[in-house]
Amino acid sequence: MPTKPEPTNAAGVVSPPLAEREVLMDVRDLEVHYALQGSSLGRMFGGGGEVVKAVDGVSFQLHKGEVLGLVGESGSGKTTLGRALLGLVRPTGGSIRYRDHDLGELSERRLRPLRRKLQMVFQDPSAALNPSMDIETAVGHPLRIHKLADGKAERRARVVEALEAVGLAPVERFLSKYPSDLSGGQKQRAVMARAVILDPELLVADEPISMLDMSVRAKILELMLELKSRLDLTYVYITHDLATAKFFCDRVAIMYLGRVVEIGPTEEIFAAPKHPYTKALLRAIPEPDPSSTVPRDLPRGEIPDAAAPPLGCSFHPRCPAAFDRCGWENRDLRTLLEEHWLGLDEETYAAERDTVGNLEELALPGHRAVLKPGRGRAPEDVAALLDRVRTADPDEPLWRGVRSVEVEGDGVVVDFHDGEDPRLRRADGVDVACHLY
Ligand SMILES: Nc1ncnc2c1ncn2[C@@H]1O[C@H](COP(=O)(O)OP(=O)(O)OP(=O)(O)O)[C@@H](O)[C@H]1O
Repeated sequence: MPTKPEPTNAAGVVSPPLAEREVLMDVRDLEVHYALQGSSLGRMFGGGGEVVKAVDGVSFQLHKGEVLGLVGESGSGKTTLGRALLGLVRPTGGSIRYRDHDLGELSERRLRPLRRKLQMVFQDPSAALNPSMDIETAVGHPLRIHKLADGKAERRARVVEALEAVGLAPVERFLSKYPSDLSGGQKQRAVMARAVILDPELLVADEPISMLDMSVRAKILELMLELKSRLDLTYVYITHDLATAKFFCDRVAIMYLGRVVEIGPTEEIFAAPKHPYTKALLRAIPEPDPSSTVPRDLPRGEIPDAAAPPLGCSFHPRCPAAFDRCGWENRDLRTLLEEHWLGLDEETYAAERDTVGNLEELALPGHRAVLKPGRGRAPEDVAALLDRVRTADPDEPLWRGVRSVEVEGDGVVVDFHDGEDPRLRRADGVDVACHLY
């Protein structure tokens, strides 16, 4: 990646530090929850459907001229948050203030004129451009929609200006071309031209380079930085890829299951990541040097189901540093037993599996697991099995969350410490949501 230039404004003057710049957007306790109708879990509780908390209690300020990265695995809520910032998705809670407007409160009619100031660049430039529109029509289309150009000549002049700004030159060659005549990088430039032709203030770029050839990725990011200083833009850059975020962003917000778990200046986050999830993501950045021995593992396990997130800290089931307060629960014990059984030979597995009865009872959230013995087995056998599992891997973080294991009546009760949901707190120049800080 090339070196990032010093941030300058349209006049080429070095920009003041972030904290001193004007606040463009103020996001407070933002929630975007989707109700899923008719799910099996919902029916089990006899109520409506499940709720997916795509964005859940997110707060931050976006300063004019900054590049804020939203980084996280698939399903962490980056796109939903980005779309909410543009008024494309309605919040179900909290607020998004853009200048004097609360985007969540505005009617569709009053949102429309603001939308030209808030633009999105999508991942796939081929899907973003209508294959039957030539580039002049496509790039000029927003001017028609917002009735912003006086006649064809003015529209053409603005299209020419936008194409020049994104480096599609000589412009005359591109005006009559169709998307299929352009390379991936050229298409993304045309998409950028269509976004900037409306003179926006904020661009939300959702993985803008991930579908492009490696060879043009850096060039598109450089173009975006150039446009930013020339046109006084502010960016929200959505990506899975921390390597480009490091180059491109002033600040980075790390998202996990709808929450921001760490946010701060890019240098701080990369030099001294705090949240165990951020640490794991950074370790997973591919090393350019193939002989490097830096571990590249992502956190163990998969990102959990957003419709039934873990109790306490959502990251606790995958966290190597989790301890008693992090929210250990019945479902974690079930996962642990299943993982333990994966490592056994068939005979030992069969014997151990028969020791415990129905594991389905551990499927629901809760801090008190009751394990019943299988047919012909006693509760003491279950307790002995749990003891063996613990001895086999005493460092497994789940055990830090267990308050007691007791034989009670005809079963074994595993009692977990109550968990707490960590909120963002200031720690050494960043904000982090983790009980370690
Ligand atoms: N319209 C919708 N209805 C129901 N659930 C949704 C909807 N849109 C998103 N979700 C859910 O919200 C969560 C967050 O999705 P989102 O696309 O914002 O994540 P993301 O981090 O952008 O993922 P990706 O990197 O894969 O695009 C996911 O669990 C997703 O399935």
